[in-house]
Amino acid sequence: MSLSRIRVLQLRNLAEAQLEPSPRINIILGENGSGKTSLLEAIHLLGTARSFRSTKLKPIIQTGSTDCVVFGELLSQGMPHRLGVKRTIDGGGELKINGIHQRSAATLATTLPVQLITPDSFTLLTGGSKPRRQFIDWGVFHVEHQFLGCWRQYQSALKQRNHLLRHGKIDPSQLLVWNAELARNAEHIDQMRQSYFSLLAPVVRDLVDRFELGLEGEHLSLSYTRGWDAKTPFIDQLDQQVDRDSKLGFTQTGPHRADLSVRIGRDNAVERLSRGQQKLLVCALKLAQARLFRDHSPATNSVFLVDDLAAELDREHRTILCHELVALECQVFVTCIESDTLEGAWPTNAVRKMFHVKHGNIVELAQP
Ligand SMILES: Nc1ncnc2c1ncn2[C@@H]1O[C@H](COP(=O)(O)OP(=O)(O)OP(=O)(O)O)[C@@H](O)[C@H]1O
Repeated sequence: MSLSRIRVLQLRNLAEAQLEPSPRINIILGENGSGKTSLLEAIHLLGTARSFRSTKLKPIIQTGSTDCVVFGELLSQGMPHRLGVKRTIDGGGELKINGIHQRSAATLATTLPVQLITPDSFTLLTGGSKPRRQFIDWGVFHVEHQFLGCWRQYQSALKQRNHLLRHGKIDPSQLLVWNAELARNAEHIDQMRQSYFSLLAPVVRDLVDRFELGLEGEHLSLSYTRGWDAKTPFIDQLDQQVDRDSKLGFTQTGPHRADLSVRIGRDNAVERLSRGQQKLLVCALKLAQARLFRDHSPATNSVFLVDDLAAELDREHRTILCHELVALECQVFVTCIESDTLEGAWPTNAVRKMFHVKHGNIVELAQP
């Protein structure tokens, strides 16, 4: 699966831009502020209906416009698909696949599964647990069809339970209903995450070895914590913690508190790794997900968006990363300020196109 045509209207400085990318490697070159990241943002919008730089829509819509639009044509199993995302300044918009309105972005995500690596991606390791849960859930969502429904039911029950906890006298029979609903979905979510994690961890370790992180023989280990005490059934824990939960006004444990941790020897990996090593570790996590997804759905495959691939990486590690991206046989968009930064980093037979961005205009360059 790959995008064969992209058209962007009124997104940041991309007033009207289009390109016909390579099904494999696409190198997007341009000076600071030319519009490279905005192009990646447009592709991300097409796959998720969201920006990765702003939770608000106003900053991404071109100044003076009231909406931005991204169209994409993609080939999946030889069949063409047309995707369209329009976002308006008031928070609304339209999502379409083959001309048909989509009620949720989930169908975009299954049609165009995007993986993102930016210079800020180290925050996956250094920040709070939410992005790590989202990371693992991206993987589970793409391989377990029941996950999304289960997660939505859990979220809805959690909202109801928290509402009950916050507002006045608790009706025990109602609480029982929400506890049962939460527990049923929590166990299922946890099972799906656990089995996904058991497949993911060895692939991450393999990639970390290939990335030559320089751990000097120390063992890198990944662990998943489910978000509640593993020794007690979740339903019993919910019953036991009612008083504490109502004092705080929310449910303190559950799969919404799950986390992923990476350790080197006994230490949290973040405390031991340089910024460049952290970037490589994040790349290993994302590439591992893409590998599992490719093995699960070879016809779909991920689209990788790598903003400023060279940032923080020396030539040797850039080369290893480029080779691993090519080995995935998926479509890749990488941005770079100067062309010579990635010269020699790609395998010589890698299929690739280069584009130059200037003041929001995108032009294809002659084949490298
Ligand atoms: N809402 C907007 N309307 C118009 N222009 C915008 C808007 N938001 C940002 N811009 C401009 O769009 C341009 C493109 O920004 P972008 O982040 O894509 O650049 P870039 O090529 O990735 O740069 P760098 O290499 O510095 O990261 C910038 O000049 C920015 O000032």
